[in-house]
Amino acid sequence: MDLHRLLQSLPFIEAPEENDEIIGISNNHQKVEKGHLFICIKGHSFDGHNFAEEAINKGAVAIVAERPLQLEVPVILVKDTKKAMAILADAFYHHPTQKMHLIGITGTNGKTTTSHMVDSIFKDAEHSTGLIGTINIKIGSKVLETKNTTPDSLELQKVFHEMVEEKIDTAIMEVSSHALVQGRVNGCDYDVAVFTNLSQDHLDYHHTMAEYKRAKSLLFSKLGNTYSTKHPKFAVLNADDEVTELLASETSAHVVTYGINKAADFQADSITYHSHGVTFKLLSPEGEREIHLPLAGEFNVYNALAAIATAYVSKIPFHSIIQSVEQAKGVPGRFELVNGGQKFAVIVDYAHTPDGLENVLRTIQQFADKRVFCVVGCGGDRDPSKRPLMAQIACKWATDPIFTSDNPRSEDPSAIIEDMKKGVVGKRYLIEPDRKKAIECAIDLAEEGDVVLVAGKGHETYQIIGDKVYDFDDRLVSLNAIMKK
Ligand SMILES: CC(=O)N[C@H]1[C@@H](OP(=O)(O)OP(=O)(O)OC[C@H]2O[C@@H](n3ccc(=O)[nH]c3=O)[C@H](O)[C@@H]2O)O[C@H](CO)[C@@H](O)[C@@H]1O[C@H](C)C(=O)N[C@@H](C)C(=O)N[C@H](CCC(=O)O)C(=O)O
Ligand SMILES: Nc1ncnc2c1ncn2[C@@H]1O[C@H](COP(=O)(O)OP(=O)(O)OP(=O)(O)O)[C@@H](O)[C@H]1O
Ligand SMILES: N[C@H](CCC[C@H](N)C(=O)O)C(=O)O
Ligand SMILES: [Mg+2]
Repeated sequence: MDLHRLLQSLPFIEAPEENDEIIGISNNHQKVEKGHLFICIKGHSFDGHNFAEEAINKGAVAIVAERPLQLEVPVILVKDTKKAMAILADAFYHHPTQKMHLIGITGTNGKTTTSHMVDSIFKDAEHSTGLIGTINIKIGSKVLETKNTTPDSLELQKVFHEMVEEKIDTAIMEVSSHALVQGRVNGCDYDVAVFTNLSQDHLDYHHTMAEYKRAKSLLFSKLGNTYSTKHPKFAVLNADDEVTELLASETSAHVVTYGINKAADFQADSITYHSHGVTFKLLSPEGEREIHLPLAGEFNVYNALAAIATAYVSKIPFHSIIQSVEQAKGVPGRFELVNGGQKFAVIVDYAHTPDGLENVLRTIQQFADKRVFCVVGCGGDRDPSKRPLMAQIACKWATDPIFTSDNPRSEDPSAIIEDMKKGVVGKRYLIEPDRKKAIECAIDLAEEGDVVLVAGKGHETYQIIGDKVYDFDDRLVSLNAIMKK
């Protein structure tokens, strides 16, 4: 695409005289190739403006920047390069999300689980789907590794473009609060925006719950206000979460609700819990239906309701939705049972927030009749204020809490554990900073009928200590410990 045509997507920009053919866009100088447009991003660790010259040496033919730069190629000045990048990426890839049904899921917990459920429902109804989230990116059967839950706008629009080429009709994606604030999803033309819940996390980044709430609300306030030709738009909201009122008031989309405690369009009633799942009565616009959900825990009832409502407003036949939900498969690292023939349950779960941890431990309480071991740590370089809360919750619901390391990153693991300890008074717990030893310790101590929960890292196959990434998989470490025993 030529530069002038590309710049038409940015209003109020004066196009330079030169009109080179732009064959790619990059915001990382290392990825620049001949004919690229280089966008300078002032980030949290680096300032991309400092790499503009190197980008030109590698073949960049034009630069987008936030401040004047003396360079031998055209420099296009904008107020916010991150936001401009999203608009340019959308235009460069010919507005891919206008050509598909796009579902965005946000909330503190349950995004990955809900998005996998929605994906299965669409696939079972013969749709071709794309999935973008914490675990990976899927374009039909092709799987791509990813660093972030929500990729930056360049990677995102490239992925959507590939989805269009692969004739994907529906894309389902997790939308993190970081992505909303940083404009990674600007230019995405959502048809359905889904809210799971809001509880404490990421205060290192958003500072206050009010700011965190505002970040989440961006997905809904922008929905239906776009130039989109796709209509109608739906906001699928959790009636039991107090933030829903705000989200409903800020969106111009049709609001559809789901929940358990308050009246909702899709409501679960008469819930019974058993070890292998949950049975409930679904009250819906299609009448009442008994649902057998093969996933444990009240939180999964919420995830299933969100998925049902999302599929329903997307016009998936109701009987097909129900059939699919009743065959829901677990998501890797979410309440994943590790079975090495032992006489006690070992569960690996990605709970890494106070609310997530409490939900999982409460679910375990519903079937555990003996001791509950909880191996738990908190991530370094992440919201420190959740540490004492998570420790407190582990001590409240588990008989035998063991505090350990998660991904300490640049922090001292014992300092993180010290932060956790501040949340506990008068309760016995063990401390073992080495995560492998902590898991082995729980499994060694466990006896018939006990439950061991290994929380926080779920599907992760690594542990980040300092700036090194080591192989580490809670499921494999647990299985080896069971075998050793
Ligand atoms: C704090 C944060 O959100 N950082 C994100 C942000 O990075 P940044 O803009 O600060 O980038 P930077 O590293 O300072 O670099 C600035 C610019 O210089 C360029 N550069 C840099 C170095 C170089 O040698 N050459 C070069 O050109 C970079 O390409 C970039 O354009 O934008 C990047 C691209 O989108 C993200 O990958 C990165 O996520 C980091 C890795 C991260 O850990 N983020 C977490 C907090 C996060 O976003 N998490 C959420 C999930 C949260 C949840 O659980 O809900 C997520 O969506 O993943
Ligand atoms: N609806 C829910 N409400 C509260 N807790 C939940 C819910 N669904 C899942 N959880 C708990 O939170 C953990 C993370 O779930 P999931 O991966 O689906 O959330 P997520 O929002 O994608 O997380 P992340 O922000 O890290 O990507 C699960 O392992 C489970 O313990
Ligand atoms: N998306 C979350 C994942 C946390 C997972 C936990 N294992 C940790 O490393 O803190 C985050 O980046 O905060
Ligand atoms: Mg996720």
